[in-house]
Amino acid sequence: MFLRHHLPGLGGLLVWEPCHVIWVVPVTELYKAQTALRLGKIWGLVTPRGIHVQLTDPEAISDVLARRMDFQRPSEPYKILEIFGPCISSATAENWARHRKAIAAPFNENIMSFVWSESVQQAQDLVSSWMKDGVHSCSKDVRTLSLNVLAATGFKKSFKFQHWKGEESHNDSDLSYRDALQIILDNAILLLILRPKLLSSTYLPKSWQRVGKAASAFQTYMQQMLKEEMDSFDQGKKGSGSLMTSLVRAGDEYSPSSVSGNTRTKGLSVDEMFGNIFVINFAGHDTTANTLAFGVLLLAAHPEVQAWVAEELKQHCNDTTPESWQYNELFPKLVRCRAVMYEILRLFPPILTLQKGTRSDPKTIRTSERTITIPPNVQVNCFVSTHYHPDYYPNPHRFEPSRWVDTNEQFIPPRKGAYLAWADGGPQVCPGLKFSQVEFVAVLACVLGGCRIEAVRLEGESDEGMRERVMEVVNDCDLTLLLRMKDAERVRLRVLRA
Ligand code: HEM
Repeated sequence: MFLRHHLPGLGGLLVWEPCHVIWVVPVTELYKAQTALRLGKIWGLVTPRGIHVQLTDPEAISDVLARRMDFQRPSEPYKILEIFGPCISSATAENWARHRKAIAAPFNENIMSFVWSESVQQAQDLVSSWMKDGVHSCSKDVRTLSLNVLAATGFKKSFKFQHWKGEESHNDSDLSYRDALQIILDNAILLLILRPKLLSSTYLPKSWQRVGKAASAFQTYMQQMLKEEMDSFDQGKKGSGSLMTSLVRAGDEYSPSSVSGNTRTKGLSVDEMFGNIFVINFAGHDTTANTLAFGVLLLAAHPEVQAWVAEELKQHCNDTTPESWQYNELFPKLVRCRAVMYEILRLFPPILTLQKGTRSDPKTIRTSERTITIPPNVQVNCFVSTHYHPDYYPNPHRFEPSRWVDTNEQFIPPRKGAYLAWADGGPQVCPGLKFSQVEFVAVLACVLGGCRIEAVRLEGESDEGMRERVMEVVNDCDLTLLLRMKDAERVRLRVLRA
């Protein structure tokens, strides 16, 4: 029998086997399958606070993800996200479908086309600034790009890309929607803990008050957008096409039949719309920005992957300029670009575990070997350690995007339950899956369409030496809400015309 203790304060998992050594697995290593290889694809962690079952078995994971009501995602821990109102992440299992129906509305093909053209525009500006002024901070620049795409989609207005030049300029007198969003997302932890009202207090440091001010500006923007949408809705007009347009039109907000007693049965209340606009931005920003940052460094370390992607771009973009690229024609053809994203997220998924749990009844799960029974009130974690398991991915530690493409240049979809980057495989799949893919592919196509990313070599450094040095930086991660590189700027980069 194993006795295992979870010590959250240590940022790791202490696994203790009598007669064996005690070993501490850092959280950022925990997902890399060593524990599953050692203990098996399903193992349990028994703590004074409860029992946690860890799954690395794709059959078991698929079964759990498909049964949303049997294995419910805990909603309590996500209450903290309700800064502007209740949202999908904190909704109870019974309320979740209503939120999801409304939230799914903005993620339609019209918006994808907008995301594509906005990402192409932003990426072109990013590339020209990198060519002209050099790369000062790739992680900050891709963050700006991802924020601009999100803000443009939310507000239906483009924002000019400005690359990081080594200093931060603060002009907070008249915050734009984009700037307010940037301040609140950059300071999300502070905002989640102290809340906007407290942060507005004049007794707090100026930098904290700035976050409170941004939260209040963001709330005002949402109120204005709502008013405009309601006015155009009442006048039978189309609306601006922003996130708010879709949320307002997705449900029956105005209809009395959508509220029964104190319970809303359809659509979203005003607070819920605001809460969901925040959570869509919160969930969509760092996930995509971190993926882009990992991507830039991984590509710098793997010039052969850049050449492989460039081949595809040459074939399909045919020396045309990015402005002429049409989303519906080009996006489906850029299979290698999509494969690069899948491979980055296989190795560095931002969310390491999908938490589910049984309620007051025991539940059975079908695993690859047998059916097991999970007792009541047990947390069941679907673990991304499948991504590093050699049974599902040969040479799992290698960055090898070509594993996702067959000899006919068709995308090979991941095995069910073995790829969890977007929680794919059940109703709670990330609603931003396609949004993030469209953005990533557009950016990659713009960057590698005419340029190559290079890590500046140290004196006398070999190809292999450079790769090892860059990969050391890529693998040096921490977990601040999401998995991310600690310091991408340790690698100096340059962008050259191909
Ligand atoms: C590389 C990019 C992204 C990755 C890897 C990713 C991953 C995920 C994962 C794993 C979940 C499920 C979390 C859970 O159940 O605990 C999730 C949920 C969510 N994501 Fe994403 N995401 C990405 C981009 C986006 C984007 C661009 C948006 C919006 C613009 C977005 C919006 C959301 C929302 C609203 C949820 C909550 C859905 C729900 O509770 O049902 N995500 N995402």
